[in-house]
Amino acid sequence: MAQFYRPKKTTVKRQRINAQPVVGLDHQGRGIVRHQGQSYFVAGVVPGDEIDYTITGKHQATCERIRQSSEQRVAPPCKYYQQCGGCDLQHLSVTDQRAHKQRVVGELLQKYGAISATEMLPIIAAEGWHYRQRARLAVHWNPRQQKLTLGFRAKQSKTIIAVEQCLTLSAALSELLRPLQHALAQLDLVKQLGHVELIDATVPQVLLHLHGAVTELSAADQQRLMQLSEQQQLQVWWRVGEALPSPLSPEQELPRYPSASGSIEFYPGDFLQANAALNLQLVETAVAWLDPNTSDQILECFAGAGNFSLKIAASGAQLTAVEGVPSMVERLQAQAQQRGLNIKAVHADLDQPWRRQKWAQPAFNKAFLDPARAGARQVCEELTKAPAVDTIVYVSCAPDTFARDAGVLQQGGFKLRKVQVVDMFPQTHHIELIGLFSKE
Ligand SMILES: C[S@@+](CC[C@H](N)C(=O)[O-])C[C@H]1O[C@@H](n2cnc3c(N)ncnc32)[C@H](O)[C@@H]1O
Repeated sequence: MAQFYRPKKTTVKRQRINAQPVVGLDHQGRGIVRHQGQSYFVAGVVPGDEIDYTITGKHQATCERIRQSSEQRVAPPCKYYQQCGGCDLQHLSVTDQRAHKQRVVGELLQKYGAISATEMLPIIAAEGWHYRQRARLAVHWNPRQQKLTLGFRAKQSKTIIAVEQCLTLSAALSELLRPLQHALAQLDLVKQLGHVELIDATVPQVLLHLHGAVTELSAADQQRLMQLSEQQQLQVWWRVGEALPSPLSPEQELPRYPSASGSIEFYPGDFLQANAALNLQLVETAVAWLDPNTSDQILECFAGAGNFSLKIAASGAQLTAVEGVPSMVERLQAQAQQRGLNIKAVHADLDQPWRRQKWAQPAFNKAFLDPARAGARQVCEELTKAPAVDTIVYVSCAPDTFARDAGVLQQGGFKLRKVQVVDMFPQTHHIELIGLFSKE
């Protein structure tokens, strides 16, 4: 039998350390403490706190007691804060959260690629609360107690914390939580409920993710959900697996969300930026940096349903927009046609090499990308080989993979000219940013 090398498991002796200062915050928003030359990361504490902690892993520790609070510490206003895994920075003032996010981006760029942006612009920010236009809620049905729990997962656990209000959700969505919980608990299909998505669009949208062999809703469920949608002025959709969502009523129209180029039609379940107000500024800023014009041939990667694409192509540039989810590619192409825009929407897996990909044209002179958290290493490697690309705008929701990919672009002859952080996810450690690269 083949033998494989298995690294030895290191067991860490739990050790209690008392009265130590927190000296910094890491990029995941955890406090940093130092012991015998080692750094340990502790959730829920801020620089300037003096704490007692227990070392629980190679680099992990848990806070046992805050002996003295830092001046940066604020009282988290959400009543679910201690259990809910949603917001992990509510104990830090919004001003300090923003300063921290700016610092993290600079540090990660240095750490991964020894890169410094020529210019680090001031953070783009808006409201710190009630900013989320979408949420994914976990559901659990307890048949013995006949009880449905609707809420968010607890910190580092699968347990669901029931929530009846949420301070980061838009007010319209937060107010839906209680009636929704009540209505879902009455459904025949309650056992088939996987999770629920809420989206604040033209009218609020509720998407039920079901498991099992559901092909239609029972007449009783149809009626209950119709009543919910009339009472709460919302639209209900349901889907099994990756199938296109089915509308509760055949008259239901696809929802739209406001974008920098007029409203965009989408299917509930499609990717949607979390923060409606900042999305508008994100798109305006990123497209201004790309500076598209009628003689440009632009490649856009990770295009979604066209949030940036429609704005870029409105300049008259020729745009090839690549996306991995077929229904979003169709939406994008249809909306480009309605607006008479020069967009070729393409379905492709951008983790694959571009050899023999018909859409990969040597004439592209600019590129725009907005990948998921995993980043865009393959795309960046390909862009360094693209003969005519001299300008790249990269929107990222993960500064660590952005920094890694910036290193790839730098090796390939691009220079990071400027970076701007966008505070899309206040109260959490998550960071959105825009980077502009051009050829050295
Ligand atoms: C952060 S979203 C951005 C979408 C769009 N730019 C927007 O603002 O709405 C990332 C997009 O990349 C797509 N995606 C993720 N991995 C992909 C891959 N390997 N190939 C193609 N598309 C991918 C996702 O489906 C998603 O639409």
